[in-house]
Amino acid sequence: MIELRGIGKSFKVAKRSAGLTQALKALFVREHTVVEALHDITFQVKEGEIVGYIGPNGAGKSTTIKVMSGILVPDQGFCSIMGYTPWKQRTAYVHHIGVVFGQRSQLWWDVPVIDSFELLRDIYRIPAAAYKANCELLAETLDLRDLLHVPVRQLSLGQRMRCEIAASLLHGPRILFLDEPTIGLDAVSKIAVRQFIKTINKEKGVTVILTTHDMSDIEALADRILMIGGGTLLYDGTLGELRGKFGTQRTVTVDYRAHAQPLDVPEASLLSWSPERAVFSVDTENASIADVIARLSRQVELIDVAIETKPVEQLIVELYKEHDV
Ligand SMILES: Nc1ncnc2c1ncn2[C@@H]1O[C@H](COP(=O)(O)OP(=O)(O)OP(=O)(O)O)[C@@H](O)[C@H]1O
Repeated sequence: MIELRGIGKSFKVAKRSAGLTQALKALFVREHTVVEALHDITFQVKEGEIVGYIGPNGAGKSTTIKVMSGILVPDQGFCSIMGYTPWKQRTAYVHHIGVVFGQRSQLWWDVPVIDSFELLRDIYRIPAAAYKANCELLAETLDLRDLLHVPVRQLSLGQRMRCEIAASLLHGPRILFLDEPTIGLDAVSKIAVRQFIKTINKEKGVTVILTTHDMSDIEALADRILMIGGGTLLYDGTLGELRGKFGTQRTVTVDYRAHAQPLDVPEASLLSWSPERAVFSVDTENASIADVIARLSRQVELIDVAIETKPVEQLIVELYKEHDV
C-alpha cells in the first residue's frame, strides 16, 4: 500500500550570527548550511498495519510524514501510496488519507467545531449521507457530542485532539498519518485516543503511521516499529523482535519470611538484599526463571514474586545507543 524507495530531502538553512554588524552583513552576503533531513529512506507498509515511526528530536519523522502526505516534495527517490505519487497527484490523493499534526490545528480557531467539519465536507465533496453517517459515528465513538458547537479556542488540548482526529477521518480515508497525536494529553485522554486508533484500524482496516515520543503509544498500538536517526532509517522490526534483541534480562523481586543469611542463587545477579526482600537480575538466555524461583523456594519461605521485563522506553534507549543517535 505504501512504498518509499531512496527518498532524500535536504533543507538549505541561512546561517545567522549574533550581533548587529553580522546581521547587517547578512543583508548583503547570505551564508547557508545544508541540513540533510532524509537520506535514502526505503520502506514498505502493508494495508491494515499500524506502524510506529520513532526517533529522537530532529531525526526526520515529520519530514517523512510531510513527504508521504504530499505537503513536501523530496529531492530524490520514489514514493507510491495507493498507486499515487503524493506530491504529484495531491488533489486526488488527499481523498484517501487523513493527517493529524499534534502540534498544529486543522480546525478554524474561532468558529465552532461543526463549522470546520462542514467546511471539510465541502472541500472533500463528501456526499451528504456519508458525511452524516461518518459525523455521527465519530461523534459517538470519540465522545464529541458536547464539543461540536464550542469554538475550537475554548477546547482543552485533549478535547481538541479528539476533534482533530475526527476531522481527519470525516472523508473516510484508508490511511491515517498521525504526527504525535498524544502529545500533551493526560492519561485518560491518551488511552481514549489510543483506543480509538485501534478501533478504526481493526474495524475499518485503516492503515496507520504514527510518530511519537511516547513509548506507551508504541506498546499499545504499533505492530511494527521503524526507527529513524539523523535522517537515516536504522531499524525495522516488531516490538517482540526488539525485546528479543535487548530484552533477555528480567528483574525478579522476591518477598519472603524474615531470613538472616543472604541468598545463594548462582543463576542470577543479586541487585539488592534485605532480610525480607531480594531483587535479582536474570538473563533468560543463560538461566530459567523457574530454576531461580525453585532454588529460592528451597532457601526461604516465599510470600510474593514479581517478574518484570525491561520497559519499552529502555529498549528504545538501547536501540538509540546502539546506533549512536
Ligand atoms: N522547513 C525546514 N527548514 C529547514 N530545516 C528543516 C525544515 N524542516 C525540518 N528541518 C530540519 O530537518 C531535520 C528533521 O526535522 P523533522 O522535523 O523531520 O524531525 P522530527 O524527527 O520530526 O523531530 P521532532 O521529534 O523534534 O519533531 C531537523 O534537523 C530540522 O531542523
